Amino acid sequence: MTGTPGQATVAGAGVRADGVRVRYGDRTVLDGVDLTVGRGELVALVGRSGSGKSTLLRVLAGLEEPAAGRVTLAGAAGVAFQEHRLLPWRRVAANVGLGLPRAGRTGAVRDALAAVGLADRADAWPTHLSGGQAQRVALARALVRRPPVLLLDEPFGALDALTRRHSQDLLVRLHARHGCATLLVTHDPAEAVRLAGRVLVLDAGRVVAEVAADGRDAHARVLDLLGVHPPAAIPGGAAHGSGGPGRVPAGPY
Ligand SMILES: Nc1ncnc2c1ncn2[C@@H]1O[C@H](COP(=O)(O)OP(=O)(O)OP(=O)(O)O)[C@@H](O)[C@H]1O
Repeated sequence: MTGTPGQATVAGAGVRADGVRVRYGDRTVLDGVDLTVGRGELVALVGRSGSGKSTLLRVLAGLEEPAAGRVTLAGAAGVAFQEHRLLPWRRVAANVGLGLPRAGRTGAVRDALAAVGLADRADAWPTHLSGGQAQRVALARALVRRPPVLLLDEPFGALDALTRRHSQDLLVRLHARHGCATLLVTHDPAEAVRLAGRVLVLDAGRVVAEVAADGRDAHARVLDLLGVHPPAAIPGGAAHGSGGPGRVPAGPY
């Protein structure tokens, strides 16, 4: 253990950021971010709205240049976002196989779609899919090259609660099977604690804390770090929020 928030203890980094800085005009959005995601790890990144989570993910994905600092990946990353970003004029299989070399493409696409439970929708148009199915196709597209690194920005944020739960379970299974270093940006502390091994907290452009997700009271700890405090208990009454491993309603963070 290095004792530094964000630094994995496992040997061999899948993702590594050292001193990453991003400025927009005179605003510093990332202020020296250090983090490591080890091979085979699933790490969640939480933070208040505007703390820089999506910016960091874009920098890690190589979609944006940092003003300073360094990003090292074990190889090309698979990426998925809150919006599925499928091309509506291409069928599902063509979306998944976009940019793959012709040799082996059919088999790779078939395997990726089977892995997300959509082998029978290869010929469908994206507009004919449900939101959850489209997001699973986006996951298949992210995984089709068997990347060593998976970067996910709120991939389940737009889904209804039940579909979200199924999709979360699917991610855990896919992660266990592929073992890619996975960084999951999420607004949802309950999702972070349920899916990840470690939860990193981003605040004002820095990783300020790390919580072991299997630790006692991990959910409450993450909420606390986000500045969300439980309301006074309602005697004899049910709390108005639920669904997470805490007593605390999920609020807007
Ligand atoms: N292209 C841009 N130009 C200028 N400012 C930007 C740009 N992209 C993001 N920002 C600003 O940078 C800050 C961080 O944005 P970012 O989207 O990374 O936050 P976030 O933590 O992902 O927020 P949310 O949880 O609301 O999605 C915000 O204040 C945002 O307004």
